[in-house]
Amino acid sequence: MYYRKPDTREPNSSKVGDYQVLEEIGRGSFGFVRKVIHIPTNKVLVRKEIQYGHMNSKERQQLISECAILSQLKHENIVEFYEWDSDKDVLYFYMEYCSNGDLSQMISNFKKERKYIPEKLVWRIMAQILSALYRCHYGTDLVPLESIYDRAKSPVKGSNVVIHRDLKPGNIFLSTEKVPDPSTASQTLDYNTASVKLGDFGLAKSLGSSVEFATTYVGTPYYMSPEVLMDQPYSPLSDIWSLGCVVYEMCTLHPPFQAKTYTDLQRRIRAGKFERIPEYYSQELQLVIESCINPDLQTRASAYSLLQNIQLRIARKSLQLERFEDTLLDYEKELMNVGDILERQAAEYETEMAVIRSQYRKEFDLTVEQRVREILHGKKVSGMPDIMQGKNHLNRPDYHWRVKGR
Ligand SMILES: Nc1ncnc2c1ncn2[C@@H]1O[C@H](COP(=O)(O)OP(=O)(O)OP(=O)(O)O)[C@@H](O)[C@H]1O
Repeated sequence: MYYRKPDTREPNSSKVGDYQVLEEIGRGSFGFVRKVIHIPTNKVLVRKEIQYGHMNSKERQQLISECAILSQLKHENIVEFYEWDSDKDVLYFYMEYCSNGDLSQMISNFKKERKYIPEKLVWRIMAQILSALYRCHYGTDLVPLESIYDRAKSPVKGSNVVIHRDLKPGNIFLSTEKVPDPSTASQTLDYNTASVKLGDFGLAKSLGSSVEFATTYVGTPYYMSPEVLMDQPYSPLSDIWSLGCVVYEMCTLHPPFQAKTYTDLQRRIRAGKFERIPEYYSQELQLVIESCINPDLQTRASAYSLLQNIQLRIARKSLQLERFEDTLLDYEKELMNVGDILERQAAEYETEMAVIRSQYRKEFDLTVEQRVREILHGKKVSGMPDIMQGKNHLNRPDYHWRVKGR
């Protein structure tokens, strides 16, 4: 890894100099987001800037511990956090740059084209968000599926529980490793192969255990769970409510609860009643959404229970197979590279051998010529030249004497 490991100390040493600042890509509630280049590795990253001059030391400490949480969250479906730094009153967070937009852009693209998002794609995206949430809520990675009939083992209630607290389409990024084919007219992202990255854990809070709850909430009202709206402590299940709202929005292209006033929105969310998703989608998907957007915390689905759903298992298995195929393709490319290298080396070897052979040939001819002259001049022949005594000679001449008539 090229990057310094993030640490949990109060930031004091400056790393700002390692970065070249490029354009601003957005502005969130905490400050600017800019594209930067990490000069030593030439890699494009994102820098989130948070003004912290006005914060007291307790608040700063809280922010620093957030950095520690972010640095531990290494998962293929979570935006990678590289390091943090400070400069006077500004905290800088350096993270992975997701260049292919987010789910809110994808939803508006489908809305513009007046098309439904295919159901298979909805399950695929949901499976990836759930893999990331599983990692956050249970502090451990999901075990890969052997077959779609595998049931995930019941997770142990662990430490390092992280609640996202601000799950919304704008915080779910899309990324692709595949470079679009310049020969094709369409340069748009193929959503069917894109992978999902959960970002903006700036508001996440690590809890000592899953039964402890955080009591402060900053979030986006459309996706906010009723318990949070009612100022009650919240748990990982609040993320599941928000996930239900996100999946609902992928199907209907609008959030499940909308209102002109905050009070009305609050009333609707607390009632938890929403229209069915379009008939285009299966009843199974509708039921999964209902199990998430459920005001009753006792019966609301968890990341673990959702992952038992057969459609989500199928989506996970097909994602695993895609990754396997990618790995095989990478191996194939590597083998082809090795083949090219070997061929080049063989050609170089042949050229070198040809040069050496011709040098020997000259040397041999000269030596023979010299001995012949010596004999002609009546000199005593001291012995065989080195080259004829088997020293330094080529392994085998590439010609054979054929003696006629024997
Ligand atoms: N890792 C990233 N890669 C690419 N773009 C990003 C990344 N993180 C944030 N952005 C973009 O930067 C902009 C601001 O993001 P930020 O998360 O600060 O605020 P927000 O999510 O828009 O709002 P809020 O702060 O209220 O959650 C958004 O347009 C977002 O898409």
